Amino acid sequence: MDGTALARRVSERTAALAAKITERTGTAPCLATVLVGEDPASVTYVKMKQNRCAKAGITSRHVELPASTTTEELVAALTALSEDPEISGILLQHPVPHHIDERAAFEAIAPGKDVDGVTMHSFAAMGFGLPGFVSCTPGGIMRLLAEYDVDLTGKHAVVVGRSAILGKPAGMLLLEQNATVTYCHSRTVDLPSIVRQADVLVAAVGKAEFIRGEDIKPGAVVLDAGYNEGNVGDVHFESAAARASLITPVPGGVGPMTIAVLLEQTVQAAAAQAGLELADL
Ligand SMILES: Nc1nc2c(c(=O)[nH]1)N[C@@H](CN(C=O)c1ccc(C(=O)N[C@@H](CCC(=O)O)C(=O)O)cc1)CN2
Repeated sequence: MDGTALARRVSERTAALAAKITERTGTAPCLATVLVGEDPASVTYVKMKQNRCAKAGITSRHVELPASTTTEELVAALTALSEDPEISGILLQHPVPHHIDERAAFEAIAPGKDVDGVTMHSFAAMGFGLPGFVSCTPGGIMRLLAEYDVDLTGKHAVVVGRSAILGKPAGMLLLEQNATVTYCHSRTVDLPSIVRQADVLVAAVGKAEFIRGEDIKPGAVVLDAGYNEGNVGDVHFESAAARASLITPVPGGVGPMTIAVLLEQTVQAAAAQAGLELADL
């Protein structure tokens, strides 16, 4: 599955909508990117997001905070952005330094600006199958599945990973499309035996090439949401590709879609804040 190509198409539509919003309101949609500390991978991802914003006609305002920032200071910064009428959407790059209460920080993002889909409000909307902002990587996964006409009804979807912004929401979105979902995690007993049953496998473990081809069911659809050092996924690509019917590579699969969904939701937020219906633009 070619995430780069699909992300390009999604971003072209996003750019066209951003241009129309700018024309109608006199102001371009604006994404606030918040980075705490200097984790090199996070610095790279935030830069990638800013570059893609610029290409799509979305302005970005970057807030860089030192690694010593307290939870209270981060909450104050996010609250100020939530109240700033110039800001359409807010991204707090994960992970934040360990001493910070990341959940408290995410909750300081106004639901209407939660274009990264990380608040409890967005999580509940995903769980109830209601409209709202989705977590970007799970949202990108669902777009890839739709693009490649993967019918999820009755399929056994196995999600390996249970993080609040990736594994858990991915399972909820798959369930909403009538898949039968199994979550696996670090305490799962005999993980390979469950992975082998997956018609659809979402790998969100955070361990390079952790899932090998011998554990992929022949014909399975494999989505590798891993972003380990050196651009290595959670799935051993060559061996898994030999058995899967569809598979996302790393790089070029789920990653580009994560950013495409972020930009798309930023434009949706800007339209909603301006009282514009996207369908009328
Ligand atoms: N607040 C958030 N934090 C994090 C998220 C997120 O969705 N929201 N996801 C990950 C990292 N991430 C975005 O932040 C991310 C990782 C990788 C890619 C990507 O496109 N990777 C490329 C390869 C990289 C390159 O070209 O240099 C690919 O897979 O093709 C995008 C986003 C953790 N934090």
